[in-house]
Amino acid sequence: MVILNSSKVIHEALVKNWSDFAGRPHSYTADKVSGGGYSISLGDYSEEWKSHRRLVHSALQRCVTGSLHHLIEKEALYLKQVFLDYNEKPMDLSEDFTVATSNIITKLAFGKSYEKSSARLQEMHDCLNKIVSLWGSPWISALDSFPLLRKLPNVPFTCLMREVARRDELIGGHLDEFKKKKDSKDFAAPLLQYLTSPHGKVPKTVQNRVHEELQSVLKGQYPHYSDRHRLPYLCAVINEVLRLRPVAPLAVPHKAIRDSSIAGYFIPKNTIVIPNLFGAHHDPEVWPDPHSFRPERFLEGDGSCLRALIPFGGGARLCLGESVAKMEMFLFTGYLLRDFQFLPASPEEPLPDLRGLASVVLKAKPYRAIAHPRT
Ligand code: HEM
Repeated sequence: MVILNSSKVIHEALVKNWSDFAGRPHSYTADKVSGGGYSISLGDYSEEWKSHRRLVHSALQRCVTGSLHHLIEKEALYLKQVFLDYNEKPMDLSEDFTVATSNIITKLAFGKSYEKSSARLQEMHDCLNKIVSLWGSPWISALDSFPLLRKLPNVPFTCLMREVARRDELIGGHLDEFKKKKDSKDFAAPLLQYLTSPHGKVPKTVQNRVHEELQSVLKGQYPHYSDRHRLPYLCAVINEVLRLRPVAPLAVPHKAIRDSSIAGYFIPKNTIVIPNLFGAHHDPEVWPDPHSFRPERFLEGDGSCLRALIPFGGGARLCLGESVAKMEMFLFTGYLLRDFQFLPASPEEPLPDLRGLASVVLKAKPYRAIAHPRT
């Protein structure tokens, strides 16, 4: 196994020599979670995988150039109303963000969105959260390294398999319903149509600076995605959040599909390659004062910071949802920082813990904040 800790070597392996490192390693647990490696993120490099990825990529691109903007705007305005209804009461806002972002995915995939109180939505979130947290447990990772353990009873693994079966049943149910809705006009480009014929604390002064930029550039209008080049500070804030706390700190393991080399070292076929995105984003050679939240770093210098930022991985396995995620982050952040100032719940209550909860993904721990409407 090789761990890559700098943007330069990650770029060399994943982008420059993308075809050498496009594989995914086989593992017992990943096979169990993905129905035998039959998924885009966990499936190995093959002709079938390539056509599957191409199909989803083109469907997502059509959504991005089509009605996705309108869909995100609608969710952002709905979120604004939810925050206004809290009437400055301290709340865990992450739950509402989760509902808004998951509604975008369910609308793309099944042509349907859900209320926060919906039992079906809660069941889906509960199931996916359990899969992510169980899969990160050492009782389950041990099964990949010690095959003999697979013969012994293992309660967390039994729970994981139960949740995987529940996930397949829930998602299968949503897809069946969508297929029956022949005249679905909910969304111009639901993914299925193409498939059958994917935190950090923002100090008050940073919020004010984003708000001032929005006001001076857009004169009170809400931002459109095409405004991003005119809103460099907002983009810098989003980039700094992705740098400081990459959603997938170790990306997803890659596998060398043939003999190759990285930084002059021989890498034999089948070597597992882990891109340490978190390490690369905290390399002091590239990022002075790497643990500080400093969006300005993206506005200074020759643009080398932007080239070293790799929160979505790269090459053949570049995150398939990159353009959807970028549009969502830009519009949600722009809409909400235009209308609200986010404040600590009280002087005694600590700000969100930046260490977060690390599993397959890095999540913020529960926290409360006040959404104070700007007049
Ligand atoms: C800020 C949000 C997101 C971040 C930072 C992120 C990051 C990543 C990273 C680091 C990888 C692994 C890349 C590699 O193996 O080199 C990945 C893979 C993937 N992501 Fe994302 N992701 C985000 C949102 C999304 C969304 C919204 C979707 C779906 C619409 C998505 C779908 C996928 C898929 C399908 C893969 C597997 C790609 C493959 O194996 O070929 N991601 N993502």
